[in-house]
Amino acid sequence: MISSLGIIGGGVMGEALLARLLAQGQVAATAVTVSEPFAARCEFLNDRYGVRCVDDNAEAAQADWVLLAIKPQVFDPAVAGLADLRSDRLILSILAGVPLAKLEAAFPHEAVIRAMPNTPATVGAGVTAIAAGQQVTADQLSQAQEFFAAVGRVVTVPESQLDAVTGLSGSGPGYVALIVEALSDGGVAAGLPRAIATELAIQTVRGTAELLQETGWHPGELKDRVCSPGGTTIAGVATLEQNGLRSALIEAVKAAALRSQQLG
Ligand SMILES: NC(=O)C1=CN([C@@H]2O[C@H](COP(=O)(O)OP(=O)(O)OC[C@H]3O[C@@H](n4cnc5c(N)ncnc54)[C@H](O)[C@@H]3O)[C@@H](O)[C@H]2O)C=CC1
Ligand SMILES: O=C(O)[C@@H]1CCC=N1
Repeated sequence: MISSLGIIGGGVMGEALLARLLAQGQVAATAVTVSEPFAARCEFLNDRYGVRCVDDNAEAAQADWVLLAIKPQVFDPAVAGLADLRSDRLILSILAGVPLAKLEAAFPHEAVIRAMPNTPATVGAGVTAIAAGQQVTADQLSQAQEFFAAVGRVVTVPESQLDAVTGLSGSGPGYVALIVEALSDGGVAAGLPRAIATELAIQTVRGTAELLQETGWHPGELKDRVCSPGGTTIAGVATLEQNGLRSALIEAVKAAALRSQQLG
């Protein structure tokens, strides 16, 4: 159980983590302070989750655990003056691109974890990669793993891999949403009503992911199992190859990883 949690930035990811941590009983609402400059957003978080929401990062940063959930672009002003408030907190950052070196320079006396979750965290189906800073103990690392396990799977990676993680699983829900939308468009183009097309597209992506996860099959093996000789799937696959689906996705992950590096 987390004794006290401060969340700096009550946006999409701050709320996703907050909601799941509360639902899982990892922290009590009375032990959470969110700092968020938008008054309407603060009111919403307070009404919905019963947490204290303030417009003062220093108040949230008094907690034992501090989650940084602001945009990388506002990192410097958002953390200014927070370092000297305490010297024994566990600082968790989910900021894209911001390296441990920069986080540790901002919180020089403390244990800092850099993490990259993703939006399926909202429904507990996320995946988070974490990398530990120099002052993190084995105990703190396992506490951080438990923290992010509240929103899905957790992998621990060397920090050098976190920009690539961001390009793949951090940004990936955006790519998959585009794929689902496009599959639904294809269904509509082929004559399906929109609602049915979207339901089929979502369940096909979900079912395929579950099948791969449960069987451990190589994705190529699954593709081969779906493709009947001279059948429909190979006709579709050939069209995707002609239109560069694979290289488009490879380039997307590389571009997002590069952007993550630039944000740091
Ligand atoms: N959205 C996503 O899918 C993911 C985002 N991230 C990272 O999570 C972080 C937050 O992203 P989102 O939640 O999507 O952004 P967001 O824009 O929804 O939330 C950021 C919140 O910070 C508040 N804020 C702005 N300036 C502030 C300040 N000086 N002090 C305190 N709060 C301030 C904003 O009002 C906003 O509510 C980013 O660093 C992003 O790289 C990581 C993984 C996935
Ligand atoms: O687009 C972004 O910068 C953030 C980081 C990963 C997902 N969303």
